[in-house]
This record gives sequence, C-alpha cells and structure tokens, in this order.
Amino acid sequence: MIFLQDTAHAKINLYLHVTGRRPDGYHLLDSLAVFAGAADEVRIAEKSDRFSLSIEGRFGAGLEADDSNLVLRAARALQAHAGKNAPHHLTLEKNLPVASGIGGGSADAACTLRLLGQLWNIDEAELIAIAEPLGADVPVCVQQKPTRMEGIGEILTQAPAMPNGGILLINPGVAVSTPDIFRSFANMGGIIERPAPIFSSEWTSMRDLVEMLSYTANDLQAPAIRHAPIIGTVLSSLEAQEDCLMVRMSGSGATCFGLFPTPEAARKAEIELSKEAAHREWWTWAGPFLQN
Ligand SMILES: C[C@](O)(CO)[C@H](O)COP(=O)(O)OP(=O)(O)OC[C@H]1O[C@@H](n2ccc(N)nc2=O)[C@H](O)[C@@H]1O
Ligand SMILES: Nc1ncnc2c1ncn2[C@@H]1O[C@H](COP(=O)(O)OP(=O)(O)OP(=O)(O)O)[C@@H](O)[C@H]1O
Repeated sequence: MIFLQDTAHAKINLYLHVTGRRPDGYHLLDSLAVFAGAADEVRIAEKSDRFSLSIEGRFGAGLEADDSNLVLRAARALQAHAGKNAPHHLTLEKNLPVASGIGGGSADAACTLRLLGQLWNIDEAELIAIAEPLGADVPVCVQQKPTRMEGIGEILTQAPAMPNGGILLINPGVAVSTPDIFRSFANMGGIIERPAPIFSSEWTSMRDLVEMLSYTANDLQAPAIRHAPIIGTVLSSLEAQEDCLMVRMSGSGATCFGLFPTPEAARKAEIELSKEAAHREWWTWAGPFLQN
C-alpha cells in the first residue's frame, strides 16, 4: 500500500559558468537552476525490515535497485541522521533519462529526503545539510525552486519566479559522465573570465529572461559536444523551431533545451520535431516550468 508520494522534477541549468577549482578537484560554479514539469516519482509503501527499492518506468531498466542507487543512499543517510529504525519499501518511477544533465538521480535523492522528512518531521534546512554529501546537485533539488547555485552547489540564493514560458527538452540517448566532462573542460583551456550575471528582481516574460541569459553560457557545452557530437545536432534541431527564443545544453549534458514564449509553443515544436525524434530515438518533453 502506497501512503506517500512526491515528484522529482528535472533540473535545468539555464546557464552554467565554471568560476574556479577547489583543492580537492571539485569545480566552483555559478549557475541558474530551474525545474521543468518533467519528473520521476518516488513512492513510500509499508514498513519493511530494511530499506528496499523497486524501479519502474521508461528508464528504469538502466538502473540497479541496489545500494548504489541515490534513492537508497538518501534514505539510509537520513535514517542515520535521524537515529530512526523505521525502514520502508520505496518505489522509483524513472521517467527521466539517466546521466543526462537534468539531475535525475539528484532529484530522486532529494525527493526521498523530502518524503522521509515529512514522515519523520525533519525540517528543510536539515534535509539540505544531509543532501550535500550525496551530490553537488542534491541540495538545490530539495527545494525545487528557481535558484542561483554557487560554490559547488551548496551556496543557494533564491532567484525570481519563472515567467509562464515553455521549455522543450531533448535527450539524444547518449549517457554523459559528469567527471569526464569536467576533465575535458580543464583540458580545453579551463576557466573563461567573464562578468557575473546581474539578476533583476523579476522576469516579466520569457523574452526578459532570455535577454539576461544572452550574456551567459554553459561552459560545459563545448567539452560535452566533443564527447558526444550529436549534442550539436540536437541544438540545431531545436534552434530551427518556430518561436524558439534560445537553445542550450543543461548541466554536463547531453540533454539540451529550447525556451519558448509559452508552454503551447514548446509543445507545438515538440510535435514538429516528433518525426526526427522518433527516427533518431530521442527522448523529448515539452511544457511549463514547475511554478512554486
Ligand atoms: C554539472 C552539474 O549538474 C551542475 O548543476 C552539477 O554540478 C553536477 O552535480 P552532480 O551530478 O550531483 O555531481 P556529483 O555527483 O557531486 O559529482 C560528480 C563528479 O563531477 C565532478 N564535479 C561535480 C560538481 C562540481 N561542482 N565540480 C566537479 O568537478 C567531480 O569529478 C565529481 O566527482
Ligand atoms: N535514482 C537514480 N537515478 C539516476 N541515476 C542514478 C540514480 N541512482 C544512482 N544513479 C547513478 O548516478 C549517475 C548520474 O545520474 P543522473 O541521472 O543523476 O545524472 P545527471 O542527469 O547527469 O545529473 P547532473 O545533472 O546532476 O549531473 C548515473 O550514472 C547513475 O548510475
């Protein structure tokens, strides 16, 4: 019997600047993370003698339901922190492509923390502290709100709400390893000096937001295209769509996004692209941003 469930939304890095490197090798970032309607789902069922996991959904076959899974790692980390001995059976519906730059695993871990936090009465600040060692993207995924991420992802500043625009996501089915892309970034010349983006107090339309984004980039895009040239093809296909305001890759790739004035315009572009996407076996999703 399922008694609690929550959605783990795709994280999109609208820009991602690499600004430095820590002595332990992790890169310092400045990034605007927002969340799309596309999501995995995590469900908590009855108590069990230990935490266990079932995985379903389109991309479930590519993942092990063992201790390496971020859902179980998050559950065990919170259990240890809370000093609880109350394990449950968990189910993950994996709708988002794996290792694709939209933080799927991080979103699942954060979703698990939220669910168990609700069950065990643990506040958000504590959940964020538990989230940090699980992965650089996990803290931002706990809140699932438009957020500027700095440091390696642990310095979070709330960003203005997203305008009521649309996003089209395309993943070409090539898994991209985050450490490999950071390594290539360093080998291709490393840090690019540029002024920090200036945030306004609100974005009244997608055009307003896109104007600000036009002064930014994803510094991992060029290294990712070197690993997976198909990313360049995806970006060109998105760019060719009517009403598309801008295109870019998210995170360390390979998922790319197009921004549109409305969710309907994004859905129309998805339909336009559906033949090519089916032929090339691309995953696509179009619709609104998650509004909080
Ligand atoms: C690229 C982003 O997706 C942007 O949101 C994230 O920074 C990556 O977050 P993530 O997938 O949760 O990454 P983690 O699992 O913490 O790190 C995977 C590996 O990527 C590299 N890594 C990650 C984050 C970061 N700020 N600098 C890094 O150099 C490190 O080699 C690390 O061992
Ligand atoms: N629940 C999970 N969902 C997805 N990946 C998981 C999960 N648990 C563990 N992993 C492992 O984590 C790795 C990264 O997967 P994930 O989908 O989070 O990457 P990503 O989309 O590139 O994330 P990011 O944008 O944070 O870099 C995968 O190689 C996968 O084996």
